[in-house]
Amino acid sequence: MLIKYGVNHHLPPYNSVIGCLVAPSSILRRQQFLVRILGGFSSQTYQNRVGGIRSVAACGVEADAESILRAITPALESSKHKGQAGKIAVVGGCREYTGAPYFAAISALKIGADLSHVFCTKDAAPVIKGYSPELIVHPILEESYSIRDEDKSCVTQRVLAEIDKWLERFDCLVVGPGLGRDPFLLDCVNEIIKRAQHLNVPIIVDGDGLFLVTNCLDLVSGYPLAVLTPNVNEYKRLIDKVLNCEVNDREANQQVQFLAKQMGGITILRKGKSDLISDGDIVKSVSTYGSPRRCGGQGDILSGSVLIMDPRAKYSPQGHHREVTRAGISSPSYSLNTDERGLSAREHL
Ligand SMILES: NC(=O)C1=CN([C@@H]2O[C@H](COP(=O)(O)OP(=O)(O)OC[C@H]3O[C@@H](n4cnc5c(N)ncnc54)[C@H](OP(=O)(O)O)[C@@H]3O)[C@@H](O)[C@H]2O)[C@@H](O)CC1
Ligand SMILES: Nc1ncnc2c1ncn2[C@@H]1O[C@H](COP(=O)(O)OP(=O)(O)OP(=O)(O)O)[C@@H](O)[C@H]1O
Ligand SMILES: [Mg+2]
Repeated sequence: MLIKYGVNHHLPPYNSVIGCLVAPSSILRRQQFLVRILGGFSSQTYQNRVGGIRSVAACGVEADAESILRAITPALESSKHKGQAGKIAVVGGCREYTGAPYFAAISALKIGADLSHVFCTKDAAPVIKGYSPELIVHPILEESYSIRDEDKSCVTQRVLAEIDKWLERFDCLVVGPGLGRDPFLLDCVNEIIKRAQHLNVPIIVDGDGLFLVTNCLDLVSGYPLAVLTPNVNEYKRLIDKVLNCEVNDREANQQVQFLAKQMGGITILRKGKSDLISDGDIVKSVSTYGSPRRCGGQGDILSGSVLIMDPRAKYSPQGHHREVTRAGISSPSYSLNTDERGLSAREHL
């Protein structure tokens, strides 16, 4: 499922998710959500214009929301088989944190993915399975406390062999929600990220995945299919490590853009009162009003949502294979982003 317009706009703010919860019907809710993710859209504006929708995108850019919605929403057709609306996976979940991977995985499923997998530690798996029969849970990761030093290399091989069976099938991966910071586990995940890149699987990095990546910048730098979704702390650590300075809120847009550029043009989605998204070329912000509650798990819902909205997923709905190089997307076939006249959604802006 490919939801995006332009090259820099995969941005579902959690605020939008909250907005959906109060809408009257599931269809309206879903439509409203889609309109909002396309850029800062108030509920009232939506209600006023729902007939022939034109939405106001973030930063005052006028977007033709109806065209965009039509362009990005895959049709549900009887000819399609299970999985064609999205097969995604979350790598996360350890002894302490079982909620985070659940929130990410279930969000992707609720928004429209067909299949949602979770790769977590053995301890976390029964708990996550207990939350939902809809998730496919793989208890394959191990933490240091459960294995002897001499078994580590063999365990790593086993984990990677198990991952290899699945990785190629996924349209997108989120790495990090509730992963924890066990060094052995992070070493395994480091390898998983490398393998995902080798297969050109888009990767969202969140939570403890950002801890890993911040300490090993080469892991994602320059990979065009990487999206980092840092919260306040995670962003601070990234800025410190990459730019060797402090967060500058007065020039927040320029700083996030510079960060993305310095990391080789990956996409950064900085969460906060206003979410800022940049790929190093342009910056978009989303400040749609949502819930003032700031409970744990909201970022996990966001990363799970970004998962299925990443437009660079493995296959376009027409089944064209994506081809990506470190330098960029070499032969994108995002026909979802074009309308009948062949205009890309970006050109509508
Ligand atoms: N149910 C689950 O399983 C959940 C599991 N989760 C998982 O937990 C793991 C660690 O992720 P994380 O985000 O808790 O860790 P981190 O970035 O170190 O921040 C922690 C400290 O930062 C502070 N702080 C926070 N916001 C701030 C602000 N705006 N401005 C200033 N300070 C702020 C605040 O410090 P305090 O106020 O306590 O001093 C807070 O204690 C990760 O894997 C994640 O996925 C979560 O997803 C939640 C649901
Ligand atoms: N100060 C804020 N005001 C309004 N909305 C906010 C604020 N901070 C974050 N948000 C919203 O909450 C979403 C999640 O961001 P948050 O900073 O809570 O992530 P997180 O700390 O990673 O969450 P999690 O507890 O899941 O790890 C953001 O995308 C944004 O829409
Ligand atoms: Mg988080």
